[in-house]
Amino acid sequence: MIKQRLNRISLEAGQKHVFDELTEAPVTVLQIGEGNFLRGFFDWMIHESRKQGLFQGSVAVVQPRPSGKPKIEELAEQDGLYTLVTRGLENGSPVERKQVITVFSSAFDPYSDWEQFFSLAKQPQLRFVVSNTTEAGLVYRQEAYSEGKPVQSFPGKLTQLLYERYIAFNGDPAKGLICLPCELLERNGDTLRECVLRYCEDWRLPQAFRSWVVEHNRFLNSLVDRIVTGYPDAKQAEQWFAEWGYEDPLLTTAEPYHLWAIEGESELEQQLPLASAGLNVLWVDDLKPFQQRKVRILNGAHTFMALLGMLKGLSEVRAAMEHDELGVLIIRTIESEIIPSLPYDQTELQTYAKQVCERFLNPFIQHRLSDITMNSLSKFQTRLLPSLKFYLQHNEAFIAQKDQVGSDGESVSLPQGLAAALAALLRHYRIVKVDESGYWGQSFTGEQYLLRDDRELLIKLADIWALFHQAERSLQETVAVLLSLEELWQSNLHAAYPQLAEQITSIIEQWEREL
Ligand SMILES: NC(=O)c1ccc[n+]([C@@H]2O[C@H](COP(=O)([O-])OP(=O)(O)OC[C@H]3O[C@@H](n4cnc5c(N)ncnc54)[C@H](O)[C@@H]3O)[C@@H](O)[C@H]2O)c1
Ligand SMILES: O=P(O)(O)OC[C@@H](O)[C@@H](O)[C@H](O)[C@H](O)CO
Repeated sequence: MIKQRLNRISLEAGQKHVFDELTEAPVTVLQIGEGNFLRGFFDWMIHESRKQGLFQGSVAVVQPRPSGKPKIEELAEQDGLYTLVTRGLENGSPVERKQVITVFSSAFDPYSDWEQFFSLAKQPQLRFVVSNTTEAGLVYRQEAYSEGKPVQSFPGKLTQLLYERYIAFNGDPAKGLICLPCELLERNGDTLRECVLRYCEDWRLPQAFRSWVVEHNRFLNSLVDRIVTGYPDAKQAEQWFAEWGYEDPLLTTAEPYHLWAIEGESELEQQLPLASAGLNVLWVDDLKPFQQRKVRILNGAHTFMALLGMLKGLSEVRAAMEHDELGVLIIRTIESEIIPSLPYDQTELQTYAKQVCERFLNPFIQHRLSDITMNSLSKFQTRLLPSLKFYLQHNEAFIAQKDQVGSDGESVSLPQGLAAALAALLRHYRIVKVDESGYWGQSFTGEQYLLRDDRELLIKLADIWALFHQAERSLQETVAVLLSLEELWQSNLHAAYPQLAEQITSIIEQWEREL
């Protein structure tokens, strides 16, 4: 229950009744993940819908894993309240809106309060499970079932919760849940269902439970889109806190733009009234076009500019977009390389891309490139590699066709922008130092930055680059080794396209010369 500790966060005038209602509202949503994104996206949507009297429930939020900073404790200490500032251009005019979001009726750590977690399973009005545990969290991880104790993984915990619910309600078909994972994975709902079913098998749970999961629970695929930049820089935070008369360590910031495309029938809107609250929530038959255009255009461009931008000593998205060469390169890559690789209406894609670039240029939001570069090794695989492979395969087919009429000796290459993106990834992960803090890369301007990525991959990359630093391998040989790492490209790029190493090496060498 929400504790009456409103001294840390003062409610805006007129909002008190919303808060009072919340303390009485049944928990209809379990949220797994307390991060910035869900608080700046899903919880804000629920808040808007509640404000209009459309959504009557409340949200119970838990952290998804035992480690990490105890943000959930801070949230509980703040009675589940936090501030969201939405700022940017809306229909061409600048807006800056501050809201205290009131949707959480409880915030707790399931690892120290497992009974409370189980008690949610027995809550008849619970209807939705929403999650965002990053791509790293929505995975199957083999682990033993533990009676009365939470397992580590998010899908494992969800299976435990569903099993408790199945038992509590004797397999009542009406008590199945609707799961809405928000992780940026293609077909995230299908992935979650597969993980749950694997746990059913691993843990030898009754067949009748498995059937109940399949027949009476939904795992919806969805795509989220909103730039949520979290806590602002210290100067901005101080200015706001002085203005508001309170400090909020859980303050988060977001752009006005938002889209949630959910693959499901529009009747579900009755249970989750978000579109009816005026929010840009679309119930769609096929999510693929929404997914591909967003991940390849927006996230692809983000990953590219973050990798190359940091190498050039830049720190924010807007600075990268306003940079003479980089800004032009990003726009050209989206328009002439990424969009043509997508099998959808090209004019619509160009319009979407224009909107995305305007969002990147949002003068009111500070989006740190270093945040975007986190886990770039896996992000590259979903966000840029498909566009890149499109060209490699098409060039190959084109050359093969010409070979049949007697032309040979041509090499398969990448268009300029995507080649630069690949070169930037490899150069960004040129590990120059390893210490107790981790693995360090170094920009063209000599600044060192900590690489945040899969540890096993970093160990491997450090070993590869060590031979280059010891002058035992040339740059091109190093690039060739990197291009043959199947775990990075889902295939051996060097074996398939031996000429690629030369193209990538010459880009990196040119950047180094331009220093
Ligand atoms: N911030 C945005 O603009 C934005 C927009 C769309 C999608 N997203 C998605 O949100 C994710 C980042 O979330 P955020 O911005 O809220 O960051 P955040 O750091 O505030 O929150 C990350 C959340 O994921 C959990 N998490 C991290 N690694 C995990 C793991 N291995 N297993 C289980 N849980 C794990 C954390 O505990 C936390 O709850 C990204 O994966 C991104 O795809 C973010
Ligand atoms: O959040 P990440 O780290 O997965 O990716 C960084 C950005 O590309 C991402 O957060 C976008 O801002 C977001 O996907 C916009 O909807």
